[in-house]
Amino acid sequence: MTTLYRATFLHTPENPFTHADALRAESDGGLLVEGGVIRARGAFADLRAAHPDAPVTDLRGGLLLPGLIDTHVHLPQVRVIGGLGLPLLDWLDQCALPEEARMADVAYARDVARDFTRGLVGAGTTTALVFGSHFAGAVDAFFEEAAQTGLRAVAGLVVSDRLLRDELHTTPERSYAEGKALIERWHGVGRTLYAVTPRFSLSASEGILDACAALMREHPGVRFTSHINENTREIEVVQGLFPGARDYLDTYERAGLIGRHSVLAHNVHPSDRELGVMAAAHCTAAHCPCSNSALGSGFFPLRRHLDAGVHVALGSDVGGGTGFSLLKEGLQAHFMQNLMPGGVPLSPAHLLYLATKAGADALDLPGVGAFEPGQQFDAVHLAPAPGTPLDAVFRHAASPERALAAAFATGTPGDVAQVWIGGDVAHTRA
Ligand SMILES: O=c1[nH]c(=O)c2nc[nH]c2[nH]1
Ligand SMILES: [Zn+2]
Repeated sequence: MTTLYRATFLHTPENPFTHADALRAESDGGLLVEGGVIRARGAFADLRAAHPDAPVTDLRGGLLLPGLIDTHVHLPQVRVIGGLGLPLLDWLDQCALPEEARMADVAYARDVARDFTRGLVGAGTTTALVFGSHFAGAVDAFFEEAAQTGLRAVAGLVVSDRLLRDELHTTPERSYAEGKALIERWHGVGRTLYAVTPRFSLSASEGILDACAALMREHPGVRFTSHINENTREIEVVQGLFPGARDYLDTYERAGLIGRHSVLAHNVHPSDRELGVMAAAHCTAAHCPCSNSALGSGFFPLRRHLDAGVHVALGSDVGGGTGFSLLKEGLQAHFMQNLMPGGVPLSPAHLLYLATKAGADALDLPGVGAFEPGQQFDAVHLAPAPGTPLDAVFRHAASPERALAAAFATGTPGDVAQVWIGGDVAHTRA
């Protein structure tokens, strides 16, 4: 089936941190989509002339953006969003881990997976790197829910064998066996990919990190994700647990877990050595500015990441973060860079890139992240309700770029009118 979408659209097929004019916009644009794939892109009038018989979906009056890509978000934490005012380790003990223990009940986990997936897609997120659950049944339930919704999910079993709660602990042998079975069931099936996911080195022994590395070696193409350098107290504890490690990154590096398919969340307090290794390995730092603010973790040193050549993308980190909206994450990133000494001024192009193409590159998914011919039609239509301030800005904006800036400044999931994944409608505002 072929459809010609008519819209004001923006995308960042190039990286604005390294390319001038990376933001591409069409005020009255056309995207010709066939079988879920973008076949042609340009001015609407040109595409209409070339394809006079294609049915037109008219999306004028809003903004059409590539589907947003969240590179760090926790499945079991949707119902504990809002535990404000605690530092990381206290927040884990008091807010996150008690709820994560409830995921042992598969019926409960299925309900949570529904809340979670709806929250993501309703915010315009079409691809997510998801920290799953410590329970394999809950991870299955999530993959099933993602397959129903159409979400592009990269996710895995979260594994730990110390310092959390007994119910959340496993063993290297069991984590390997359960991970292998999940990979065989889900990796590369439909739109899902598997991510090997030790929670963080604080809760993962060398034995369990070795089991993770075995899964990575035996299943080329699975992704890797974990946390790093989020909180100063956490870093001290990790140093004590790995006395032979050069730094936090080395706890993963020594196990053979750092490479092109590794995404490390936070990295608020990195050393220069760690940044150099991350850049050389082409791995990604998932920057989660709302979480860093809510948990008081610190200011993300974006300038140092960019100078070192480390790839950076955005994550919501629900539920340490405050919601699923990557528009809000973009705004918070902008605020924090504005406020910190030596921060990087972030333009609307940077924010859009961080929320879309940067995530696609992090996850090595060349088929998504922008509106290039040959890419999947993953898209979010922002169309604020008439009478809202964002609607007023959209109607009077001097350029698509100004409208985009306002979408980041004041847009919410309530402004997401429709979401497509692979050409299929995945969400329509009620
Ligand atoms: O922000 C975070 N959320 C978590 O759930 C978590 N677990 C380990 N480290 C973490 N950081
Ligand atoms: Zn996290």
